[in-house]
Amino acid sequence: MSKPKSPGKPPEQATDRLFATERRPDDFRFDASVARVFPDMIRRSVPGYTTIIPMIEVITEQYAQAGSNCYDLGCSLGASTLAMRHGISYPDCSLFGVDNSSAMIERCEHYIALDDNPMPVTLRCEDILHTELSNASVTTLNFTLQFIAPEERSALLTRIARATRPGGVLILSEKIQFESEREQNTQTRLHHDFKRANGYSDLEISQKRSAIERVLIPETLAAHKQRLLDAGFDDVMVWYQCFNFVSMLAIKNG
Ligand SMILES: C[S@@+](CC[C@H](N)C(=O)[O-])C[C@H]1O[C@@H](n2cnc3c(N)ncnc32)[C@H](O)[C@@H]1O
Ligand SMILES: O=C(O)C(=O)C[C@]1(C(=O)O)C=C[C@@H](O)C=C1
Repeated sequence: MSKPKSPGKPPEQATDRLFATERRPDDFRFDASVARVFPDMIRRSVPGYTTIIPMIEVITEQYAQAGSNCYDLGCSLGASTLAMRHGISYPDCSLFGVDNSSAMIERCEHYIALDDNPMPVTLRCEDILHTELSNASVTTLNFTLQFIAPEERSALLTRIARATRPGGVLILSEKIQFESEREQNTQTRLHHDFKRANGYSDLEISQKRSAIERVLIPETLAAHKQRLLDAGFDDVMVWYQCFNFVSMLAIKNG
């Protein structure tokens, strides 16, 4: 599933109204109905998403190395993959987008084909826990690790760190948990205010909250930093935060 045959029509995109009417309290899944509204959903739900995506291009430009592999793990529709593609200036780099949702990968192919950058992108419909990783310079987990079972996270990050070349990086964006209950309440309220300002109703906010409760498990910044260091990265820094959403840069010494 690498290069587009023909770009075709852009996939039809819709406004996210998935939680607008009362529904059965099922766990959130990245299925076809979510894939169809995903660009609208993530932009209106994640404070800072529209800043983080272009910065992934800037960071990739700094850290991509000649002859290396770059990975976007949990690529969804390829927003972060395309940012990486635009940041890579070496024609001998290889870029991979991996996601285990076939609905996402099918649509992602179209978005990749519509983008005019010539660098080939290989899409893999696979579990990131088992996907092959090697010779990496830039790896991105943009709001993906939070959906991996907490007990699986260390092994995945260790595999990424081992696959990363000296001087390479992992860009890790996550919804986080706070140590203090007061801060947790304040940041959560501000996040919900952000969603309300983007047109989500109280019903949408509360139904989405219940749907993601058991599948999106946030952790503290301290837990993330320590685990990245234990996994084999040498330096970890937060380069972006808006309310309870952060993006970190984990660097392997050159
Ligand atoms: C919030 S979305 C990522 C957004 C995307 N990186 C972006 O910047 O637009 C999380 C994605 O991770 C994928 N995902 C979750 N668990 C996965 C796993 N074990 N293997 C592969 N993909 C996974 C989901 O299918 C979903 O598309
Ligand atoms: O935390 C929330 O309320 C969200 O909607 C966040 C979030 C995410 O961080 O990935 C959850 C699911 C969708 O992928 C879009 C946004």
